[in-house]
Amino acid sequence: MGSIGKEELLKIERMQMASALEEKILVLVRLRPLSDKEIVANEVTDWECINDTTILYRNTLREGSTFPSAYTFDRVFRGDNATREVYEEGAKEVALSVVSGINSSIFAYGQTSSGKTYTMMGITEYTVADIFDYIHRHEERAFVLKFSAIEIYNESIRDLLSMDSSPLRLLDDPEKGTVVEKAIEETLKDWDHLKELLSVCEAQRRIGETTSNEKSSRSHQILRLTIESSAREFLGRENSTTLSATVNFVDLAGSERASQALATGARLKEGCHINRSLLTLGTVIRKLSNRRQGHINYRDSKLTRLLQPALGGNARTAIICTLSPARSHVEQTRNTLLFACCAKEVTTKAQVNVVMSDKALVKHLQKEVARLESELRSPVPASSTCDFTSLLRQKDLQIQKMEKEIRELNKQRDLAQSRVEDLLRVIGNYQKSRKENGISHRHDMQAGNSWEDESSVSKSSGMGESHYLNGGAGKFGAARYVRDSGSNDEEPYCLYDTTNRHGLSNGTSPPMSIGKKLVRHNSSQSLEDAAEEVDDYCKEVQCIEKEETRNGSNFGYHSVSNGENEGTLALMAFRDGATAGAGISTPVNRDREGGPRAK
Ligand SMILES: Nc1ncnc2c1ncn2[C@@H]1O[C@H](COP(=O)(O)OP(=O)(O)OP(=O)(O)O)[C@@H](O)[C@H]1O
Repeated sequence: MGSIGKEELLKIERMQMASALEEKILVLVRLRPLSDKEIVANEVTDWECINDTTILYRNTLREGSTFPSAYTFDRVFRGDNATREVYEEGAKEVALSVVSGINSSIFAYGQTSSGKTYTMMGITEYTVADIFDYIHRHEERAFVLKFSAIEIYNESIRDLLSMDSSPLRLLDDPEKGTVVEKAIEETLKDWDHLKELLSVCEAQRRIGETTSNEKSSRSHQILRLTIESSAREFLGRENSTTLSATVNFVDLAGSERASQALATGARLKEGCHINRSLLTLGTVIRKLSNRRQGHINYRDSKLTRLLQPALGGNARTAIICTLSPARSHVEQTRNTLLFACCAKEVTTKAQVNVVMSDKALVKHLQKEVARLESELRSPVPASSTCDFTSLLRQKDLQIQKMEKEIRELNKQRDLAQSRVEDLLRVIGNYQKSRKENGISHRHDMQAGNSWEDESSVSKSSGMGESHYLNGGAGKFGAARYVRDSGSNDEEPYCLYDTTNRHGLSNGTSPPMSIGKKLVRHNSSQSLEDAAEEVDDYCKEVQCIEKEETRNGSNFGYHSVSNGENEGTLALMAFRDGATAGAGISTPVNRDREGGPRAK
């Protein structure tokens, strides 16, 4: 591992920013020339590259075809274009991204005998040659090259650098993605070493003779070159950082038509596996090209599992679609072009892969921890503290005020409740005594049954003489009927609290109304009738409203007690602000009554 300087880190960060952009897969098309065998067979070619980007199908006999006749790609290469041109003008830029820490992949896709192996062998060699050249020109950096090679044959993976042909497993690594378990990684020493390893791979790879190709590749081959680089200047230092990326050279097995391949036995089985995995690859590419958000079936084949980063992940990718010009292969060529059309819509998102050394990582994390700790320790700015304190004080005051209000309301509620209870008790006692004594009060009430009379009585006595209902235990006298206001007999009456400590006959006693209307009775109505009405009404008590003062009215007040029921209510009727008489009190405790009557 080497190290990386501050300037270099900045450069890398810029590169990361720049490279972490989406880009479409580069699609190149290469049309090979007719082979000797095809020429002998009088094959003709209907395909023509009309410029650097367009390939045209010229077949006057098939003019009615629904297929398009012109296809445009990033670059198209004619039969007389050398592989060197395909590399230089097409794949090179993508392939050499690896030296800058960006993953890259170069694929060859096409039907059998279309020139995939022919093309990829050249591309691999040119790329590695350029990588070596780059290394020699950048002596300030230390490079490490690792080479590995596998093939997928009949859906099982084999290490091409190993003499052991037993299949290898795929593992899902949380950091690296899908990796081949136990695959050999050779550290490349020099160009000769590479040539040697490539020879081993060629010798190991499954090749079989088919009707189309004497040396047909029967497996998908993936050659992988991993490049790690670090600045020599900082080698061994604590802040060492490394760029690490891989370039894949993928030579796919060629699709073939069983009818054309005339394969049987092992060749037929191989063909089935090849076509199936290529079908999965095609499906993945098609889905990716549609930019669908749904499931992408990478796991349907080992090929797509391994190539997942190159198809839609952290990599730059170039696909070279190789074509046979022969008329007899026109359907296969069209299929390849359709695949190429989908592939050019697929995007990847490559970025620079920076690997930190353990020491650098520890240092980086320590710095981060220190920064967070200082953030926690640093005092809150004075202005914000001040804001918080005043806000808190305001809230406290608000809470205190609300608590006071709650206490006051509770008091009022308790008071009102006790008054209602007293009233109910008085009425209950009155009814009880009336039943017990069997006294008719009609006669007693004659003298004061009119409001006029009641009024005159109260005027004469200041508070008004109480009309005793009963000289004994009658408690009804502890309450008074009080008319709300005005001279209209039809106006509602209110029930007044006679236990009010301020209660005086001057009419300032606060009224306590029960419901909207307490009792309605005219001058001819007897008190007995009125009492019955009170009784009925009390059953319907729904709300109690206490008023502090009542302007324009003189409210009578009597605090009465019969010894057993101190502080019970006196029910009185007032009219026109004067005591309206009809005061009813128990004679026994009359002298204890508050207000003028107590005098
Ligand atoms: N561009 C080209 N120029 C000249 N010859 C070519 C070209 N492309 C391919 N060939 C020749 O065509 C034949 C088949 O090529 P190749 O084996 O590379 O095809 P392939 O697509 O890899 O086939 P398969 O899928 O069966 O492995 C080879 O003999 C190769 O030399």
